[in-house]
Amino acid sequence: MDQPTSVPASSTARIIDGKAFAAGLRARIAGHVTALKAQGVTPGLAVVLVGEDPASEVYVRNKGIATAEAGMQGFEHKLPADASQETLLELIARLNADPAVHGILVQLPLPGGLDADKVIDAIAPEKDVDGFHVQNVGRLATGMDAMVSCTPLGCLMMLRDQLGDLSGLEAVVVGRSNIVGKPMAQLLLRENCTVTIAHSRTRDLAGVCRRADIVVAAVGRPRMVQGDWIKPGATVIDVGINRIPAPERGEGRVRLVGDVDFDSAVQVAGAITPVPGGVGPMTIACLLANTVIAASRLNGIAPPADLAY
Ligand SMILES: Nc1nc(=O)c2c([nH]1)NC[C@@H]1CN(c3ccc(C(=O)N[C@@H](CCC(=O)O)C(=O)O)cc3)C=[N+]21
Repeated sequence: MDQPTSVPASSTARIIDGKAFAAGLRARIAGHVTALKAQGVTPGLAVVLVGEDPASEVYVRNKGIATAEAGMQGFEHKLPADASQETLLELIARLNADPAVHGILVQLPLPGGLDADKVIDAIAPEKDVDGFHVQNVGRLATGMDAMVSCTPLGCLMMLRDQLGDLSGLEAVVVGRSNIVGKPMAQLLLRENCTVTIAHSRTRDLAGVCRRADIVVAAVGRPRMVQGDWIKPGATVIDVGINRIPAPERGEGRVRLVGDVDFDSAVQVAGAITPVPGGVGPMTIACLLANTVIAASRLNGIAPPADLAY
């Protein structure tokens, strides 16, 4: 590529259209689903929702729609907020044994009283399309074929699309969660980046971020990463989805913002993902991709090469 590696601070970043990228990925996935169906396999995704959090319900519904659009089967299981651990584990055992189900996702966080670690541990690793099971975490870390957590996978796809080869780049991941920060760091390491995992206790977080060619913000603090934390020309991936009050939209209204202060960062970065319309849509598309991968492997079929990361 003959693009400059950095751009003047006065220029405005390219805005990465995660929604369009995800639509393209989903179209490819739909093609793979057609091919699997021709071999007698209809990929099936089971989503388990415990309790009645309205945001979770919207998200679960969106997953159902995306699943159907890709030609897959969706199975939705809703349990009441006071469901017992035993009931939930029984459901998971049934889904593990169901040959029509290739992917199992238990929406997190779970209501109090339920032990998420035990629940994740009960999911058959081959059907763990979230990539949260220790077996998949360990497989990713040791370079084996794994189910990879959807959000980091989506971020990596966008980074590769923007930057091509990531070898030798300085990547700073802000946030150390098991679902985003840690697997993101593993993926970037596998791409030969020099990876730093920073977090709320990191000394001189701004200075650490300023070294980075790639910043992935996944701390869950609205607009924490400021424009002056960004090296001119860097690629910024904003994983945060924070609902903040938006009185300008009317009494009691909210809006979504990321973990990056978009308005200042867009002045400095080379490329940046918006919120909404960045990482979020890619997470759902990668969930479908993982379901196709799981359905293939469970049936002794090689997963589509363009989905394997
Ligand atoms: N086991 C499990 N796996 C998950 O992957 C998981 C989970 N639990 N619990 C909840 C979080 C959240 N999450 C989102 C995915 C897509 C959007 C998304 O598509 N967001 C849109 C906007 C949606 C809106 O307007 O509210 C966007 O960013 O453009 C949001 C949130 C997956 N999660």
